[in-house]
Amino acid sequence: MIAILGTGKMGEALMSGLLRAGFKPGQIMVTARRPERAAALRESYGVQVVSNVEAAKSAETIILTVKPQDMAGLLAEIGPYVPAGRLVISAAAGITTAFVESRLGDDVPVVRVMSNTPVLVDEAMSVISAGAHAGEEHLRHTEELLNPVGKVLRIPESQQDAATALSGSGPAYFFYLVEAMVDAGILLGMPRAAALDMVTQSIVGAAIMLRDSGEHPVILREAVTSPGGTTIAAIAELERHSVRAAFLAAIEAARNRGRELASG
Ligand SMILES: NC(=O)C1=CN([C@@H]2O[C@H](COP(=O)(O)OP(=O)(O)OC[C@H]3O[C@@H](n4cnc5c(N)ncnc54)[C@H](OP(=O)(O)O)[C@@H]3O)[C@@H](O)[C@H]2O)C=CC1
Ligand SMILES: O=C(O)[C@@H]1CCC=N1
Repeated sequence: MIAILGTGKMGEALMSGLLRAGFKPGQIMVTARRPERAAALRESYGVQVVSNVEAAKSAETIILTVKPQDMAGLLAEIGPYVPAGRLVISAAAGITTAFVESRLGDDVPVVRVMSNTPVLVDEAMSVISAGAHAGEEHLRHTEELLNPVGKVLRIPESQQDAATALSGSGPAYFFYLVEAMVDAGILLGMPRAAALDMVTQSIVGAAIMLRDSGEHPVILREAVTSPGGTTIAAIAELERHSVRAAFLAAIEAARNRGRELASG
């Protein structure tokens, strides 16, 4: 039995991934704070909706998907009820395994995960790190849960905040880029729907080339950039506006914000 505690956007995305991967609704428990949310999850997926304490007492694997700011409250509620040896997986930005461990017994293994919303289409990037009481079997079990919904990478926990900034938030940067490019299409007089189609197909094609060709992104970009042509005219403007520096600063800011989150 797997329990997902705090089933909002990420919790629901992970739950739907588990169902697509072959878990039966009867093997999944979820918790929610609002009764209408609980009813919607029960109706849409047929999963069991239970209290946090009930989930903590009975599930073999407990996945925590509340916001970082709600983690201390949730752990205070379930801490006394999580039996020794049960695996707790924390999916919250910024929250360290030490933070979770200090609120559970010494014999509760904790794995930290940072995934992202493409879990909804089985294309997530999930990075995982073991806490002090978690070992190979717990990492392997976490990988088994996450492999069906995308790619999984083990990283040192010291890199988790950086990974959160890169791949956890990553999809948002690409959606933002698409918005900006569609606006550019509008500026050039293109109908919005056509501009969105062109940009979406370009980003999908570029992403698949990047993933499947094994080529470095610089090589792929150079192949598009003809001497004296259109692409270099655009890139000259991007450089003039320090877009690369803006990405470096933005992702560093996201990393720093992640570090602040555990303290509320
Ligand atoms: N969104 C994303 O792209 C990503 C998010 N994350 C991480 O996932 C976590 C969840 O984010 P997200 O799904 O966006 O946030 P949501 O607010 O959508 O989900 C959190 C859910 O937890 C519920 N909740 C809060 N406290 C409790 C409680 N004590 N008992 C039961 N339910 C509770 C909230 O209820 P209510 O609806 O009443 O507020 C909400 O539905 C965060 O820690 C975030 O850092 C990680 C990677 C990507
Ligand atoms: O914005 C956030 O805090 C969460 C963590 C990673 C993606 N979304």
